[in-house]
Amino acid sequence: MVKICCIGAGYVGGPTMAVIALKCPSIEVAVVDISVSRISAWNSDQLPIYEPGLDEVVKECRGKNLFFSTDIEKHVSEAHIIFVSVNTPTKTRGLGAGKAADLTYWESAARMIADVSKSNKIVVEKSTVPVKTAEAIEKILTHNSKGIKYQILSNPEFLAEGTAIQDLFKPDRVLIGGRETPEGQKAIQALKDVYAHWVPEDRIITTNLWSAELSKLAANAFLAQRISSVNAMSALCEATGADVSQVSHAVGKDSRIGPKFLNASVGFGGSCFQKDILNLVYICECNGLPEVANYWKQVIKVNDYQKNRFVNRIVSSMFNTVSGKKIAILGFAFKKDTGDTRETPAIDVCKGLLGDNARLSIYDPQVTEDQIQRDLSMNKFDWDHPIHLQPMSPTAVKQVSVAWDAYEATKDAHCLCILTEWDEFKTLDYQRIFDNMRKPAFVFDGRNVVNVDNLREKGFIVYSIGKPLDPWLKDMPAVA
Ligand SMILES: NC(=O)C1=CN([C@@H]2O[C@H](COP(=O)(O)OP(=O)(O)OC[C@H]3O[C@@H](n4cnc5c(N)ncnc54)[C@H](O)[C@@H]3O)[C@@H](O)[C@H]2O)C=CC1
Ligand SMILES: O=C(O)[C@H]1O[C@H](OP(=O)(O)OP(=O)(O)OC[C@H]2O[C@@H](n3ccc(=O)[nH]c3=O)[C@H](O)[C@@H]2O)[C@H](O)[C@@H](O)[C@@H]1O
Repeated sequence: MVKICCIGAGYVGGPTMAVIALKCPSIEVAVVDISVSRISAWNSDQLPIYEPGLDEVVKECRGKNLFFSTDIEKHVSEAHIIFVSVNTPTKTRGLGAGKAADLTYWESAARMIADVSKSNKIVVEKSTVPVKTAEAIEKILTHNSKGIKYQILSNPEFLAEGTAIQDLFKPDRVLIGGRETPEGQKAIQALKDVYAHWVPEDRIITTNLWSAELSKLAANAFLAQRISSVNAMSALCEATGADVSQVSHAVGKDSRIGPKFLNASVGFGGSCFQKDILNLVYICECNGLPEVANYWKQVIKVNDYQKNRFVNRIVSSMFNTVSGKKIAILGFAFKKDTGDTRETPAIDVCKGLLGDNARLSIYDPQVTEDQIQRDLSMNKFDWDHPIHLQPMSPTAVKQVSVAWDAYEATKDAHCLCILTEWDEFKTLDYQRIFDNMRKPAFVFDGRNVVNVDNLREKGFIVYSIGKPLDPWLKDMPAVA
């Protein structure tokens, strides 16, 4: 029986391995992690991550050919194929701080593989890593090899949170990079055989190692660039009276551009776009390509601009101060259908409002109070380290309270801000909300989910990203 072990039971390792186990009953899959609490949760009824469809897949396979364990050494030593799906956060200190990927967790995983292995292994990079990481990993493994042979493959993951199971069931493509030697090609074939259980052959692309590593960074950079492009347009729409949804629709109709990923927003979030672009920027700089580095840096600058612009809109519309005012925040996760808050634009918006002394009442259907308090008190990039290395009990931010529903959050509030596009925010009883809010009552929609005309009829003053401005806002400065 082929045995697979995945090091790292996070948002990628957990769902990816669960789907491999489901689709390949003849393969035994073990997912291991240093975090005891995470593994316990994977073995319980309350999985550590919220992802539509994941519960069913895990329930189907757990205990049969899918196992979650902290016994890393046992499973690594027994496996034929080892996926490494550990954190690769942005470095916070030393060379490349603020940009380069921190490969501490990757390196320790590689050293552990070298320590415990007793047979030949295929080691698969699942984490997103800088180009040429495979070379470094190869060196660690071969210098400690005791005669054991390792083949390194790059098999980056393209799933998006909230749709992970569907993305894994029907991937646009599976990318496998390996050495162009006979042994490298044999390893590629072994991994291809795993995916071939459910992925059509023409969707499995094979390349050399460096192309695979770079393609992952490139794909995320292109996706984020689309959002920054449409967000840059949203500012121009507000200045000119154009409507960004109409512009996106018209632009996206061009089959060369396509309609997806053109929704203007308060900014993109998530654990990867910013981290991976910073990483790309660093690699360009290291390779003597400052113009290329600056080009990609701009994608992040526009994203920061968009978040600042949103905060400034709120403050300037509300008589230039939100000090002491109750502001309802609807949605804290970085997108709908996930409880993940890593790099969510809500953190920057909330911190911006807290900086002006606002009182925040936050509601998100999937994010806990503890998580919100952590996020608002943690330092930049601390969030992307294994849980046990994150600050234990951050001091609660006093001006922040967490509400059980949107109605409680908005009661007596001066304004409400929509920061995540949860479906339930489309169908709230906005009349009831209006009646219970302070007047004038403002809505700042950072996700374009509300019907602007409808809300204006009810008496709200409404700002929606990239939409023609409410007369109230027209003469107010909104420059970041
Ligand atoms: N979250 C996402 O949607 C996607 C993430 N990625 C990439 O996948 C990688 C993992 O991301 P996530 O799953 O989101 O991270 P995560 O933080 O959810 O999971 C990583 C896990 O690795 C564990 N870990 C760290 N060092 C370890 C070690 N030496 N031994 C055993 N376990 C160890 C941590 O305890 C943690 O549970 C990153 O490189 C990320 O860029 C790629 C595609 C999508
Ligand atoms: O490497 C990764 O981690 C993953 O990053 C993204 O996936 P994810 O971050 O989970 O979610 P997305 O759907 O890409 O959304 C990212 C952010 O962009 C925002 N967004 C997305 C689309 C859009 O049109 N407008 C917009 O503002 C979302 O609200 C969210 O904050 C990519 O879509 C995945 O392919 C990739 O594997």
